[in-house]
This record gives sequence, structure tokens and C-alpha cells, in this order.
Amino acid sequence: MEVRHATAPDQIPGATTEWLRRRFLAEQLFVPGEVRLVHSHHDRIVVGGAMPGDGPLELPCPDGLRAGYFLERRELGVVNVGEAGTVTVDGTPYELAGKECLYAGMGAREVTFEGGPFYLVSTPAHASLPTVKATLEDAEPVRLGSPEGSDERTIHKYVHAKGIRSCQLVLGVTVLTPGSMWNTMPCHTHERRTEVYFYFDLPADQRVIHLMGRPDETRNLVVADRQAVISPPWSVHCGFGTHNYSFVWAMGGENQAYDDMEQVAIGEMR
Ligand SMILES: O=C[C@H](O)[C@@H](O)CC(=O)C(=O)O
Ligand SMILES: [Zn+2]
Repeated sequence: MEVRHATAPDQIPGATTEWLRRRFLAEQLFVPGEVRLVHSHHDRIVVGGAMPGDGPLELPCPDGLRAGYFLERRELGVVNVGEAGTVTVDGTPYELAGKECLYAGMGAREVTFEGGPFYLVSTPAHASLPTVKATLEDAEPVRLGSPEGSDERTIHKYVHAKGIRSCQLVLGVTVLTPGSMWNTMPCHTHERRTEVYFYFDLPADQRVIHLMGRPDETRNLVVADRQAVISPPWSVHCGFGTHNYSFVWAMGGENQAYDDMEQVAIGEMR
């Protein structure tokens, strides 16, 4: 498991492209036959990729977690970012089609993956909540954006206060309509939550230009398919693609009501 230490906004002026990418971008989460994990000390979010090879793959418990098993004091969100797949939690199989989600609660001892591949997000947990699967339709799709703003998209909220219950995880999938390229504009910060964007369904030769940093000191990361960007509470997170795409957004922190949200007017951005 790779460790990413916490960062502060005063590190951004003067930061090189390479420094920003090492701190905030997870480039290689998907390797056949492996579960790859990245632990950010921002809200202790762990993100990862599980890409089964020939046989099923088991969720490991990396030494760095200092736990008896992965979900001993954590909860987990899984999204199938590929084709058909199965996630088995303590012997119960859950079939997930592309973009479908499974929440596994604290205390589940064995999680195995077949097919997929699967994107993983885990946050610390204090209570054991039921393991639940949801389809895109279960997530009550919300249409946002307009053709004029080049940001028509559908938001599917999976894990949140009125959806699948969790201790702190909030997670969903946003699908851009062909012809649209922008997500999350006007952008925002949320002081009580760290968020990770995982971009997928992007052709291999296309990129998303992801904007991060304080609203008045932004930087960009050029992101390829199946890469994730860690957004600390002080950072904006938004982007535009050279092609339409989808992304999983997931948050950890103490706020699930979204009332820590600070909207940024487009004209305030620098
Ligand atoms: O805090 C909320 C998150 O940044 C996302 O839900 C935003 C998003 O999916 C979008 O506007 O497309
Ligand atoms: Zn956000």
C-alpha cells in the first residue's frame, strides 16, 4: 500500500508538475492479478483498484493499516468500472454490472473480486452497517448542466444520507453526456471533507484536465483513463475532458449533509 502524506495549501506556489502528480494523482491503480491501494492521510481515505487476472482476487490487509483484517475498523465502497463482475463478502456473492456499486460495512472479514475491474474507496468506520448493492436506477439519477455550459451530466448518488447508509463514506458516479466536457463548474471546496475523483470510460488517447488548489491559486493535472486525484479539504476539484467520460466521486470526513460546501464564483478563480 502506497502512503500519501497530508499536504497544505502553502506548498502549492512553486510546486512543480512532478511534485503535484506525486502527491495528488494515483496513476497505476489497475494491474492484472493485483489489488493496488493508495492511503492518503487526508481523512485516511484508501483508494484502490482490484483487477482479477485468471482467478478471484482477495482484498488484502496491508501491514500499514495495523489491523487484523481490512474492514476491522473501516468501511468500503466498490464500483465496477469494467464489465460484469462479482464481489463476494463473507461468502455472499453480489453481481455488479458496469457502474454498479457495493457498500461493505465494518466487520466483513473476506472480500473477493472476480471480473470487473473494480475501483475501491475505504474510510475509517466506528459501526457495522449492512452490506448493500445498488444499481444505477436505485441511485435516483439527477440530471445537471446544459449544452451551453458544455456540462450536461447525470449524477448517481450511491452512498449518502438518503441512499446507502455509511459511517462517513459518501460516494457516487457522474456520467458526462456525449458532447459535454466539464464537471463541477462552478467549483467548490468543502472544509470538512476530502474528496477523490476517479476518472474512467475515457478513450486511452484522451485526457481530463483536472483543476486543483485554492480557488485563487489553481493548478492543473493532466489525467488519463482510470486515474484518481486526491482533493484535500482546501482544494477545488473540477475538470474538463478532451472527450466525454465518467467519474466516481467519493468523500470521507465528518460532514454528510453537504452544508460545509463553499461555492466558488467562476470570476474569483485564478
Ligand atoms: O462534492 C460533490 C462532488 O464534488 C461531486 O458530487 C460533483 C459532481 O459529481 C459533479 O458536479 O459532476
Ligand atoms: Zn466536492
